[in-house]
Amino acid sequence: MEFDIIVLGTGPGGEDAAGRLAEAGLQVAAVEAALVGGECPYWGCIPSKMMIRAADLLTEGRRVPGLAGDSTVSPDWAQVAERIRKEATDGWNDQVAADRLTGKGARLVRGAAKITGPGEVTVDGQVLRARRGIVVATGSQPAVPPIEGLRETPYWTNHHAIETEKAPESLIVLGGGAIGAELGQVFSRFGTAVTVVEGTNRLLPLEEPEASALITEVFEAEGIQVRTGARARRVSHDGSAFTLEVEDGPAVRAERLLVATGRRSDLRALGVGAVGLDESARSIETDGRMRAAEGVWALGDVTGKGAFTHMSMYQADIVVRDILGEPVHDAEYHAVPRVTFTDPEIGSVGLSEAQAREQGLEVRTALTRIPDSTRGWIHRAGNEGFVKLVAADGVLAGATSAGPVGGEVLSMLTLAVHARIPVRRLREMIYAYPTFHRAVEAALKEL
Ligand SMILES: Cc1cc2nc3c(=O)[nH]c(=O)nc-3n(C[C@H](O)[C@H](O)[C@H](O)COP(=O)(O)OP(=O)(O)OC[C@H]3O[C@@H](n4cnc5c(N)ncnc54)[C@H](O)[C@@H]3O)c2cc1C
Ligand SMILES: NC(=O)c1ccc[n+]([C@@H]2O[C@H](COP(=O)([O-])OP(=O)(O)OC[C@H]3O[C@@H](n4cnc5c(N)ncnc54)[C@H](O)[C@@H]3O)[C@@H](O)[C@H]2O)c1
Repeated sequence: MEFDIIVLGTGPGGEDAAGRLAEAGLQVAAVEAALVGGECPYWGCIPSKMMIRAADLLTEGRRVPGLAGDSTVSPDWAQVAERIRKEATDGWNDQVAADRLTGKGARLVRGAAKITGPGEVTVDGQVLRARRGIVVATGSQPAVPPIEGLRETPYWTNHHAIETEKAPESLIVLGGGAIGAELGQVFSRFGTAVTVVEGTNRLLPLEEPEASALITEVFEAEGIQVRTGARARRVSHDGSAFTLEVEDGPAVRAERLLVATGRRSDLRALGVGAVGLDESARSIETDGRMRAAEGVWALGDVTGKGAFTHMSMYQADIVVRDILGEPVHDAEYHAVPRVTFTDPEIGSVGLSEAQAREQGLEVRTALTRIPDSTRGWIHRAGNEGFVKLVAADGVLAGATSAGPVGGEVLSMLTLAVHARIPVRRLREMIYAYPTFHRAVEAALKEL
């Protein structure tokens, strides 16, 4: 059981790295404790975006009156559940992905891996040795807060929410971040009475305050109860429903409780101390080539640089090139794009205004509302959104694009922040009429 490289975890980045390294002729072992493909295809991005596609279709249908005639929309969760089971996850069976990986020449080892020394990994008592090194790509798990009573209840994590065959009658969503906002809106659009309980004073607290205000307004208009600044005190389950007691406010009762309060990586269980890394840290520190220690690389959620599939794939590419000795650019994080697929979508890149000011930058900002743009006015129903630009030193340091296709409009802003294109040069560009992205031009003019 000796290999050139051992990859721990086969999420999007680990699977990609293991496959490419094996195809390049290295002897590779890929260790996986659950399903090859990781969180994204089975319990994350893909099935959740199928749910969102379905929920958005319902809402578009409901927007017909006044614009195109009459409509009656009858939600049927069974169709969503079936699509997730059949098209996305194969009934949570990873045989196709496992065959794809082994077909590239990697050896798949099933089980939970622990690093037990430099170049040494133990899986269920079996010792694997790596001549060149170890790639840690073990992702993250839901972080369940220490709220009294919670652990004794049958609460949901994203796994249960994605696997459910039925939209519940009522749902408490604990945590108003990306998962809570996306899944809360989905279930609400399928008829579930949803209450989102967020500990900080706004939804999507990592985004611009204008994005939080927009999503709160939309959620409340759709009938979602939003409780912010809400500190959960105790949770109980009486056999049929959950009760969440909240400080400074009435308790919330619902059939289901989804815990969406962030993610964590258990570095102690992974044994990273055996290669000299801090087991009490929240994430693994790396250099620009994703090297964490001699003969150790890390990528994906476990690096704490943004829990996104695109980050995991981006870092995997650097790891593969570094191991193969190919030319490679050091990882950069000044233009990390992220999209929360609520309706409206919240896309953002780089620094928020507050982050830019914290860094001591001399900041200028501008904001254009989508309903005030020509395309937004034409669109009418479901046209909420805005483009906000954060400029410093003559370039964009960050931007937010919220709107019907906010995530797509984000692409040009990501390019601008990534390539540090001067604002003056962006002003010289031609913007197609009447697109949503013309709101970027209006905001640039205001800047
Ligand atoms: C509901 C939801 C929606 C999301 N939507 C999006 C989205 O729209 N866009 C986006 O970019 N990101 C999204 N994400 C985040 C995305 O899924 C993750 O960032 C991505 O999957 C991380 O990839 P990774 O390679 O770090 O590892 P993961 O996908 O977390 O996979 C890690 C793998 O390692 C395995 N593993 C862990 N420990 C061990 C061990 N000791 N031994 C062996 N194997 C181990 C696990 O079983 C797992 O299969 C979403 C996440 C969730 C939960
Ligand atoms: N579209 C996407 O790209 C997408 C979608 C879903 C998830 N993700 C990734 O998955 C990660 C995890 O998602 P998430 O929503 O669990 O985490 P998150 O960090 O985005 O949000 C967690 C939220 O829970 C709140 N919270 C924490 N403890 C709480 C408590 N005790 N009571 C009430 N609120 C509490 C936090 O203030 C925060 O707003 C995200 O950070 C994101 O990187 C990405």
